[in-house]
Amino acid sequence: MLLAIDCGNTNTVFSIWDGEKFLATWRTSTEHQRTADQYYVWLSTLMEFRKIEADITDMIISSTVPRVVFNLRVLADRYFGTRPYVVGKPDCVLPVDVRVDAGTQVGPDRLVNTVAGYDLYGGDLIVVDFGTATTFDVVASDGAYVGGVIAPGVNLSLEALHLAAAALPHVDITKPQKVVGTNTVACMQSGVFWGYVGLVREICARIKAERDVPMRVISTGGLAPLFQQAEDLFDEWVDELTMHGLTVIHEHNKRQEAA
Ligand SMILES: Nc1ncnc2c1ncn2[C@@H]1O[C@H](COP(=O)(O)OP(=O)(O)O)[C@@H](O)[C@H]1O
Ligand SMILES: CC(C)(COP(=O)(O)O)[C@@H](O)C(=O)NCCC(=O)O
Ligand SMILES: [K+]
Repeated sequence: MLLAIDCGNTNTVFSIWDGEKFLATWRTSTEHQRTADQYYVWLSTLMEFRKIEADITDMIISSTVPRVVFNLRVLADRYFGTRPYVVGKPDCVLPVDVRVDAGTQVGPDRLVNTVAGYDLYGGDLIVVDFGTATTFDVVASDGAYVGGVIAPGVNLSLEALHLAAAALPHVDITKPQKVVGTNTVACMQSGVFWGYVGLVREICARIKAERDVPMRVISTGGLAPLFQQAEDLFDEWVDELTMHGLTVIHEHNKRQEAA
């Protein structure tokens, strides 16, 4: 069985894939200090609790935080006796092209989202991932990653207001009832929520105009459900898009090795 790990700047998600379906998915905060032993205690406890007897033989990792990969490699070696595929490393082959400026290191999560989007919906896509940052990944008709947009994340924007202005509190994002806020929290939520709706709409419209082809817009990431409530911004919402992409890339590499 496959242990797929998607490590973002805020959260790390672990999923167990039996070849057809995910048996379980667990989240922990991303901390590069966490050791292989700590990961294993956490993971095995959860597996026991859910009565999952998975024989993990394979592992694949996508990490936007390079420093966590070392301990995850140790986890693979010490507890599962396997060598993980790490997206973005030369020995992990992608089933799609990456057409960007020479020397550019594209975030592995964006490459995985591209693969997942193409697998589910075919080409000519915009994948919007509401993570720590909000990323827009542009997928060409042949499935290639051809670039995109990086915007500050929703919570990052709220946190920046709080950090920079003495009178602005820490606020959690929700969809405000009205645009005109009548208290500080409502004003901040309105600025970020409706500002984001505008940002997403404008960027998608400009990408479509620039590429001059009809494109489907897919949303994913921790805060995607919030923006599903907004307006007709997206054609599809896929909860675990990155996880799906990891299984596709794993399968692709296994097939390459067998050939
Ligand atoms: N269900 C949720 N409700 C509210 N906020 C969430 C939820 N899930 C994630 N978040 C927040 O959304 C942001 C992005 O989360 P996530 O997609 O896990 O980021 P990353 O992939 O960059 O680690 C974070 O600030 C996180 O705290
Ligand atoms: C843009 C990101 C920070 C998004 O990461 P996330 O929000 O998922 O933690 C990550 O994809 C990254 O570090 N990218 C490298 C630069 C690039 O993709 O062009
Ligand atoms: K992410």
